[in-house]
Amino acid sequence: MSPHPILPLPPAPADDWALFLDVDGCLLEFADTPDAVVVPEGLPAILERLRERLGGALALVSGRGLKSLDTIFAPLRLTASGLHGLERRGHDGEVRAPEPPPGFDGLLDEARAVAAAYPGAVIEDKGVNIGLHWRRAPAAADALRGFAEAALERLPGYRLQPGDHVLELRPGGSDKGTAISAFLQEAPFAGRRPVFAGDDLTDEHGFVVVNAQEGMSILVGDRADTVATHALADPRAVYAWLASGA
Ligand SMILES: O=P(O)(O)OC[C@H]1O[C@H](O[C@H]2O[C@H](CO)[C@@H](O)[C@H](O)[C@H]2O)[C@H](O)[C@@H](O)[C@@H]1O
Repeated sequence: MSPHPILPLPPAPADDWALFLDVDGCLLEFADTPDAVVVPEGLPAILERLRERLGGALALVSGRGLKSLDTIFAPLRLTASGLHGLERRGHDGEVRAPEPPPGFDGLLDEARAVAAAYPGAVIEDKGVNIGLHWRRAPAAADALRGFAEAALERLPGYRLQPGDHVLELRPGGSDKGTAISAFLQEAPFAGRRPVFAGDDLTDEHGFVVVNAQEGMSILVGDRADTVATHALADPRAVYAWLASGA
């Protein structure tokens, strides 16, 4: 992918940063299914070195759940927010995570039954969230959307979260911006310059927060509708940028 037409490249990571990193489409290339992603060789070591250099002030801020992040980056267990801000594991290792409402398993089975008619469609069990994916089954998009809209009526406090070839059923009340704000009130993030890199619309909430604190927001890709201050072309460019500071 070519660099963004307007936004400048970010400088190399600096010692006084609090660094927040989105995962899919930023650290990792997209894959056909959530489980098929590949962590580039060398990336875990780069993240570890950077975390050390920043005094621990590095966190993943993802739409994935913490369990999925830990599986992907094992044996690394990073400070992280999952489920678009709903879950958070601070530097102290303490986890804050909501519980699914009663009867949620039944809804998951109903979603699987809808997806079964479209080979390639994937239902992702994310605990309190359900991800309805159609990357390998574009014809499933309307049926999955229809299911999600109808399910909302049975889920007080839930809303729909659009993503890249995915729609999620999720509780409201948090986003990547609230997660970054919470980290920034705690050691070792507090008092540092916040920097957040991400590719998706959900990352814009985080961009707003770091911009408001004289930080730096880095769009991965060339999407036009962004408040980001800087840009990198793709996950390969993100890898090279992180490596330059590790
Ligand atoms: O906030 P992120 O870390 O970028 O996570 C966003 C979603 O990423 C995953 O789905 C996306 O990536 C999959 C693997 O490349 C791809 O198959 C899917 O089409 C994408 O939407 C993850 O599965 C979701 O739970 C995250 O919300």
